[in-house]
Amino acid sequence: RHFHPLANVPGPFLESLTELHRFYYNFVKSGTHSLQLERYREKYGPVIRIAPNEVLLNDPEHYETIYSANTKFYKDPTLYSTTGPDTSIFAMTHNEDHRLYRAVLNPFFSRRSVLGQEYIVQRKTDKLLARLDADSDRGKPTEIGMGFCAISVDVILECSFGAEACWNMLDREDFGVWYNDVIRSSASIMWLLRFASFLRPVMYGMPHWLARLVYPVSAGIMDAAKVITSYVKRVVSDIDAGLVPKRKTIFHTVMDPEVTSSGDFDKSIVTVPHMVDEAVVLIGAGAETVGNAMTVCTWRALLDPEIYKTLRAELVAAFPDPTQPVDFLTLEKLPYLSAVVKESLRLSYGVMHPLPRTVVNMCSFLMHRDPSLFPYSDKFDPQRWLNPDAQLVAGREKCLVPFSKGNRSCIGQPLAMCELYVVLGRRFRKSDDLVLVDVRPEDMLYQDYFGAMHPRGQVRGYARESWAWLEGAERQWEAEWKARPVSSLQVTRSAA
Ligand code: HEM
Repeated sequence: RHFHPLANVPGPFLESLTELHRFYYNFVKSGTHSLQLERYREKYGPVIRIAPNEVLLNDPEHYETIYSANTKFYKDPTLYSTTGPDTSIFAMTHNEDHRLYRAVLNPFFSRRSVLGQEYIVQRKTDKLLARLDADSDRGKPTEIGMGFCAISVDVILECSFGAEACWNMLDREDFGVWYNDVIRSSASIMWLLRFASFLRPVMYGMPHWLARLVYPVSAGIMDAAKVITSYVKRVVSDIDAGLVPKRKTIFHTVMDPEVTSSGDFDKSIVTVPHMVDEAVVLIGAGAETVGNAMTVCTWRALLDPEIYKTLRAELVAAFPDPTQPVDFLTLEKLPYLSAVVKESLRLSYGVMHPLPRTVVNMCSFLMHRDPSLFPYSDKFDPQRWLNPDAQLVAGREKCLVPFSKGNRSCIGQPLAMCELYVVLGRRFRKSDDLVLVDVRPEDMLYQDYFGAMHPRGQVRGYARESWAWLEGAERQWEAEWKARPVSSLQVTRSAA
């Protein structure tokens, strides 16, 4: 231990010897290691040894060096080989390969491209708002937290493959909650595989029938990949048959040989397996992240009448006629709404887990809760971003990293921002009668499942029914939904 290159880095003794501690808190105690990290920061300061070969940094100055466009640091394979398909831009570890792959998708996630897709976000928002009204008319609370996750999944599916392939989570009574369970459970497997890497070939090599028996969720993930493979293959056959969809989707464009041959990227990497990997990641990456930010906003605004009132007043002034379209370009210029969105991203963290770049990690959970920049950091306070002290606000902006930064920052950021502004702006413009129903503060805590997830009761059996309704999935054994406690934000419109 004394001769290790990190021997002089302060940190708890046990963590310098073994990863057992992290495994225990994340796998056994449901993603709670981040709370330990916060304690370590108080005790050891800004540089901490958090595992035998890992250091956690907390100084925002370091962020722009480690997470930069031309960084030499690359994603740590011990974690990222467990997070998703190897040839997706998300899991790829080497920066040089990643650059080639990201170039394929970049054009579809530019701001310009997202503005062209705003109509999809608006249409899905119509559905969510109509559902809220319909539930309230029936005297039934709406699981709006789940609805917020559902909207993001529906939007990216429609952008990726077209309306026919959209899972229409928003139309389902439970907003397709099983999908969040699949993501959560696969993240839980990640904690296991990160610690016990020898299990990886066993888990990934298991035949489908055995996976169903041993761990139903892994069968659910396999079914997801199968369904998505069928979408990608359909795109190829559409292109071969000369069928052009009314509106070109991401994958209809990227797989079109004419585009591929003229594109500014290596066309040999546009293959069916690679495109399946990218689609799996795109569909998974937006759900909880976007959903959590909307949930935090709605929960906190409904808890604090002053925030609700100020937000609504700004929206009514910007859109005085209730029938006029509430558009993203106008919404994003509103200062109070923008401060609310920032506070929502700050307290939903994006990816809660430290983002390991070989030996170094930095973590939005700690940066967003830095007491020197965000006093009473748990308080949802939009005024933090409207403070007249420009230097103070600039320091806070530097510490706000929900999308990370640099070459591996979130490709979906422009789309996510459009979703956040449109859904929240339209909902809070609509009426001032939204109220919370039976929300316990403990339901709104976050656990670290790489992304941030709300606590849940033990979940069983969902993968058996989850994909049965999707074309391309194998028939599942049974379609029984098992009742279980769900922590989600419930709201309704007050009768008054
Ligand atoms: C509020 C919403 C979102 C937040 C806070 C967020 C946050 C993040 C963060 C922190 C990363 C870096 C992860 C790492 O370094 O391991 C990331 C990467 C990524 N995100 Fe997001 N995300 C959001 C929404 C979305 C959406 C809507 C999509 C897809 C449409 C998406 C797709 C991706 C992809 C593909 C990557 C990998 C990028 C790469 O390595 O090149 N995200 N996101």
